[in-house]
Amino acid sequence: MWAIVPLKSPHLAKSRLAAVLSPDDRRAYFFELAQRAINALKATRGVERVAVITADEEVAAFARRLGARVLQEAVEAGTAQAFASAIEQLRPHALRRVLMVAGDLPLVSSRALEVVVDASTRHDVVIVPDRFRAGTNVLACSPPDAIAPCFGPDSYSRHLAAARAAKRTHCTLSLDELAFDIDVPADLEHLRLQSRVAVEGLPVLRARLEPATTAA
Ligand SMILES: Nc1nc2c(ncn2[C@@H]2O[C@H](COP(=O)(O)OP(=O)(O)OP(=O)(O)O)[C@@H](O)[C@H]2O)c(=O)[nH]1
Ligand SMILES: O=C(O)[C@H](O)COP(=O)(O)O
Repeated sequence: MWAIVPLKSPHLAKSRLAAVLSPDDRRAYFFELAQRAINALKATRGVERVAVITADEEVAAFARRLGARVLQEAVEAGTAQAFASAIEQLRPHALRRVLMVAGDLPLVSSRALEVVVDASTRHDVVIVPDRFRAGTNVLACSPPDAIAPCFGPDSYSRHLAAARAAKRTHCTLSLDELAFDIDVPADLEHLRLQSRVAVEGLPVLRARLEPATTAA
């Protein structure tokens, strides 16, 4: 099984946080979250390789430094297209399964990812929705084209419907560490309130989680 992480161009990423984070902080936050995703996946049993799909050269170099395979994205056209393109590019590898993981999950852990990998040995489609059961944060497909990725608004119900329509065995996993993504300022506040260490802004992320390693 390979994992795929889609990463936007840093200057475009996390735009919904523009009201509360400066461009530099948003950029730092984007790389911090991306690094957490890649490192967690590298340490996940059952994941042989991590692939990052991006249109951005700086992100590509960053991902390579972390040991990820980089897949080129011609045009940034959203998460669903990025995953679909990655799966198409990986076709020659004849993978049995792929694990699609958003790059903006602050609590992401190998332990939680291993629960998904394990479930994907028993189900064609494993869906990990966000905490509102609106979007999808992680999707495992066996085989990789079991259903077409349909990330975007309300993707959880659409992934579920796609699995049913394709008569794929499927399950939903609610995992706190994967259900929490950072989209809007309220998510940062939620993270702060959850934190045992009350500090403002980015340090919250660093304090709440294990010590961050420095990006090369
Ligand atoms: N390669 C690629 N990755 C994307 C694209 N759009 C979003 N992503 C990534 O998909 C994951 C989830 O993205 P979103 O929750 O929409 O985050 P975002 O697009 O940075 O946030 P906003 O700018 O606020 O909409 C993150 O890892 C993003 O970097 C895209 O067009 N191409
Ligand atoms: O399917 C999804 O959940 C989207 O790719 C991401 O949605 P978000 O921007 O609400 O996280």
